[in-house]
Amino acid sequence: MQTLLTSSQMQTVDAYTIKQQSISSVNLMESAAKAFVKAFKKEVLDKDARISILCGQGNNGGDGLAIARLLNKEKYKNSTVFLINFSAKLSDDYTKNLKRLSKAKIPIVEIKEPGEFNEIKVDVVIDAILGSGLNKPLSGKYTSLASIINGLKKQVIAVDVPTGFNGDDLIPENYNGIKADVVISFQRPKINFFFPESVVAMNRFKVVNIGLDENFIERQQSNWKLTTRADVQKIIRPRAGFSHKGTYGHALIVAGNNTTMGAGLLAASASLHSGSGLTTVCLPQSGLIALNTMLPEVMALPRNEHLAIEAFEKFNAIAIGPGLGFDEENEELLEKLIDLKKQFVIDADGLTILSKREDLLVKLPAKTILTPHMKEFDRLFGKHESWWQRVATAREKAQQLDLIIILKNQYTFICLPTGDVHINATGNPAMASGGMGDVLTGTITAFLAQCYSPADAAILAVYLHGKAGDDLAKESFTVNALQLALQIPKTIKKLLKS
Ligand SMILES: NC(=O)C1=CN([C@@H]2O[C@H](COP(=O)(O)OP(=O)(O)OC[C@H]3O[C@@H](n4cnc5c(N)ncnc54)[C@H](O)[C@@H]3O)[C@@H](O)[C@H]2O)[C@@H](O)CC1
Ligand SMILES: Nc1ncnc2c1ncn2[C@@H]1O[C@H](COP(=O)(O)OP(=O)(O)O)[C@@H](O)[C@H]1O
Repeated sequence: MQTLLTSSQMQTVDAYTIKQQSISSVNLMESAAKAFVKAFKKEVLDKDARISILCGQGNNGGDGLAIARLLNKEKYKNSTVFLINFSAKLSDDYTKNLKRLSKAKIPIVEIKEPGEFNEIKVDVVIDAILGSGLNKPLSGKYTSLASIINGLKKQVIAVDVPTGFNGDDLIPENYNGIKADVVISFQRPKINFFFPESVVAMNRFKVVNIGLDENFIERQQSNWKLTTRADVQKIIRPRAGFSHKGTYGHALIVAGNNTTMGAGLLAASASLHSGSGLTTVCLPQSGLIALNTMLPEVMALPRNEHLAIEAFEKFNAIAIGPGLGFDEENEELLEKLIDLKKQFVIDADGLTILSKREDLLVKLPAKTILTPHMKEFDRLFGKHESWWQRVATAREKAQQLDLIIILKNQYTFICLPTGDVHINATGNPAMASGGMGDVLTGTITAFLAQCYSPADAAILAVYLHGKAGDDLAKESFTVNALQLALQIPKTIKKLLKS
């Protein structure tokens, strides 16, 4: 788990590292510049590229000056430094690096007015104007310069954050800062990188280690956590000697309807492939042939109005919702299943039923897992204007109702009853197709059946689901849901090996 911090917390970490490791701040800046250049070399292979390095007058600008010197050493010979002298305040390390740079033979141009940058011929812009020190919205000359840079339509690589980007608060709709192709950020991604609104400021980001004190970072109070490969490797348990199907639990998937039977089959396939000892799917009679043809390993519990609730007692984890439909019988079934107080996952149509029945929401068993995408979430908890608002509500509801809310997106937010938000960064746009969420539901249910705690089951399943998608996307333009279910055991095996 990586703890994610706000910009002001990161400043404390800078100061602590400087004191504790007896490293001067200018040397820490050098280390940041080196790490940036290492990543930059992978982004810009052409050493003849015309590179403009735009440096503000704070530490972000200081990084830019050090980067210019190091790029020169790396034989990027066509670089020019532009000093963006819009303010009077210079940071000490900026001044030191300006002095160091003067010894290298790099053209330095002073920019006092944004228009002076208009005629520049450039292939790559390095944005080191303002970094995480941003303390008010961008205005005046900075806004004009950002607009000129954006208008160039050239490759823009930002140092730490794009100029004008606030790392840990709502990104305004009228964002007026620089839009970077890639941001090379220091030590930790900014919390905002995971919010869809950040698309106005960047296409993607990379994080480089600059030697800040990791133990100190992890000791900081923060509810924001990023799931790492190492976390998942720690959670997942290998199959044990002498184990048998009874060891790995019995998962039930209540899903599927005449026109959406596939959703139930996909969730059942995911449960089977994610290691539950036994999987049963509760679907309408009309789905039995499909089930028996496609998944002979999975058992059926035909769903009709005569089905007694006792039939559900033997399962140790139950998911309800994928392709279920909204008729009254399903609503009644959901109500009865809630009363069983089992480990529970609610997805898709199950969530829509819940949104009409607030009385059921408060009756959910402790640590029930809800898996809404944005629309399902807003249907449940009201319309939200931004993802910050949405995640704030998810956090609040998870704590208030003792639930685990998996708010799905490219970066999925897992909100726990403790108030922690675990961000998942695996997964990719090749997975953007129907049925993907059904597979996630099946995988979570399988982990619950195997007696992982609900929080671990959620974190593990979301990570593996995305990782399986990443593994498949290496070889394929699109990834479909069934393929993904089949990939999960292979992805787990790879994780356990390495
Ligand atoms: N110890 C170091 O030297 C390190 C430096 N780092 C770099 O330092 C950066 C942060 O540096 P600073 O704290 O000096 O801040 P910045 O370089 O981001 O900002 C410089 C100045 O701009 C002013 N400013 C803020 N918002 C403004 C606005 N909207 N319009 C006009 N002026 C504005 C601030 O008052 C500040 O004095 C990081 O982003 C990173 O690039 C990090 O690499 C960590 C290590
Ligand atoms: N661009 C993407 N990057 C990462 N994950 C994605 C992307 N698009 C979809 N997914 C994942 O696929 C799943 C889609 O869920 P959902 O919308 O409920 O699908 P469906 O209803 O079709 O089953 C989520 O887990 C989501 O995180």
